[in-house]
Amino acid sequence: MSKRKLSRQQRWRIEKIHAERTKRAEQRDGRDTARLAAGEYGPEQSGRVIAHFGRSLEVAPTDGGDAVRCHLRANLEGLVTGDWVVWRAGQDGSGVVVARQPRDNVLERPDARGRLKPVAAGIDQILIVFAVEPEPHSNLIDRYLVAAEATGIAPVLVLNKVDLLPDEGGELRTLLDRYAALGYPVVTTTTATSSGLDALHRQLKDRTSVFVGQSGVGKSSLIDRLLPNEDLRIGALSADSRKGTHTTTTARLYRLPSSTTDNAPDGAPGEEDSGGELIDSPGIREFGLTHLNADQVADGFIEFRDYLGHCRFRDCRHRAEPGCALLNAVERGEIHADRFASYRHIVDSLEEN
Ligand SMILES: Nc1nc2c(ncn2[C@@H]2O[C@H](COP(=O)(O)OP(=O)(O)OP(=O)(O)O)[C@@H](O)[C@H]2O)c(=O)[nH]1
Ligand SMILES: [Zn+2]
Repeated sequence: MSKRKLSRQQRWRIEKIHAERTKRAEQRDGRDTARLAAGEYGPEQSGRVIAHFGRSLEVAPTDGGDAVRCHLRANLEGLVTGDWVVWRAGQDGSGVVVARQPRDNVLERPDARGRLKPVAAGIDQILIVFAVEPEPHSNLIDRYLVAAEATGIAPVLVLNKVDLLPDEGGELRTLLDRYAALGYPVVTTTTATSSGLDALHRQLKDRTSVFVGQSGVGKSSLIDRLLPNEDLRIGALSADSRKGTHTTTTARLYRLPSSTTDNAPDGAPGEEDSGGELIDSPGIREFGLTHLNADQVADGFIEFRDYLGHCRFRDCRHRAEPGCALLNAVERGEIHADRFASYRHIVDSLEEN
């Protein structure tokens, strides 16, 4: 993108807007400091950000109860959905977030200028959804796996539309077995039958998940079935959230009801809500096809990790170099040739850009 040169007057105007905004934030923060000191806020509590609208957040108290609309202390920029926070309740039913807990991980997406921005945090697993139709290319699955591995969040493969799978499963079954052998959980689903989501419910339980995958694989259908009481169509956000400026990109955390089949009759009371948590937004669903560097790509193929660093040349590019540990492993059948071809393909696509 070409850098636009601003006139002196435009720069002055931008600086003025910025200064006014900072002043307002400082005033608000000053009022908060005074009110906190005057004991107008309750004790510190733990909570989790479930939605984010400009400078205001919705926080779910860890102890249960309804979500609370909170604003932020001035020093707390950059909170995202899924962050664990410390907050205090005000007397009017709203609250103030005073601290962020350390993050285990964060999911980032490039903004309009290509800069990576955090969009969600505290995620336990990335569910990579693909389908019997449109037929998945193993290269695309690998691409998603590499992107997931780069975030440090555990990937799970979800094959949807298994109602369309021929009885013996064919090549797709072989492909799935190969990923399962690498240690990746593989879940098969269909939204066409009532029991088609049992395995998915089990995988989601007690964890925070996101769904990613290509258009048409059935992400919306799966999420609709998991959250039958939510209207998730884009543009059907609540009146409250529509006030925000980031309506289409903001991520929301949903608490998943446990499936009826998972509800054992002897389940302890109060455990009905342990169906897991889902963070979703249109931007998150598209995650995976963002830019990576060549080292991340090699690292993202988990079966390569034992060999990386063992090539004869330190700067080996694993193409035709003698003594390449990866090429030798492919030769010996320890690394599948298709996965190596996929690695090459992804690295080549990076070098083209
Ligand atoms: N046969 C079959 N069709 C399904 C299944 N799940 C979803 N579909 C159909 O697949 C099509 C695409 O489903 P969506 O849920 O819109 O897919 P998506 O991944 O959300 O697609 P985008 O919104 O474009 O990202 C729809 O026509 C669904 O009815 C399934 O389990 N079996
Ligand atoms: Zn090498």
